[in-house]
Amino acid sequence: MILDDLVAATKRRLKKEQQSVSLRQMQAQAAATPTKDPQRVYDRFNAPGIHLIGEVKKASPSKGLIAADFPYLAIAKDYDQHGVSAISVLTEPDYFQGNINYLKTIAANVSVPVLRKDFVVDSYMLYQAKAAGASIVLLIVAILSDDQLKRYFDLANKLGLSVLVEAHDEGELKRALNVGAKMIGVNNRNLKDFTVSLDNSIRLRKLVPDNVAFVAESGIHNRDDVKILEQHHVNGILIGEALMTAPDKADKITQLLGV
Ligand SMILES: O=C(O)c1ccccc1NCC(=O)[C@H](O)[C@H](O)COP(=O)(O)O
Repeated sequence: MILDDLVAATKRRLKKEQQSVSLRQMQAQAAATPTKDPQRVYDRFNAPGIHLIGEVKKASPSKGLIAADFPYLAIAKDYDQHGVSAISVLTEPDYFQGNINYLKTIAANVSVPVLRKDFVVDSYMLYQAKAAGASIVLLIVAILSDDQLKRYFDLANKLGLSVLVEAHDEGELKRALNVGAKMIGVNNRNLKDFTVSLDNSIRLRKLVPDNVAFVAESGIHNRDDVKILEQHHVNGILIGEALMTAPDKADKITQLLGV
């Protein structure tokens, strides 16, 4: 299963990263970075309307290379200037060709909150996210025990990071709600066979209380997809491939949001 490979690769990478910057040094860097108010992100996504998270993603396990030409900062600025509510930056290097330095540069140059999109399996990655200027981190229920989920959720809060807790099915959704998630992402991509269905979000939307922001992730390509999600009272949509492959990103955002 791809998630097992991603977790194993992330753990190998972390060992090397901690040899060059120790946990203590990373904690000091995080402490020296201004702390944000996590509630601001939750309020933004709970406000009326549908809110777009534009993703900066060069490649993925399901699609391979998505953007050979990858001017990540220009892409992020384009998103920022044309109506996204947040920007997701893939920082996983082995399968997504991401980099934490992309996030650092982007966060320093845009006005909207930036999400660290990675496979968090260690508290080190949360300090790293804070130090790089992220406002939001992703915690994926499928790769964490209840104890890890709670510890990372609490630590993220303490660091002033908002948390997008990702679930794929009813069981994971229950665990996300139990931990106190204020923003839940439901992935429409089946990570076993990479098939995508918006029905996953539609089915799980009903199980999430109205005071918890609900973000539909993956496989959203056009205005019709967004309209269906709007009809089901989804608060946010996370879109990668459709934006990354659009030659005119401003135009694509306008089309998606129907403005
Ligand atoms: O995209 C993948 O192939 C993938 C494989 C395994 C784990 C996660 C994966 N994607 C991460 C994401 O959640 C997406 O990048 C994000 O939801 C945007 O999806 P899309 O709009 O379909 O590019």
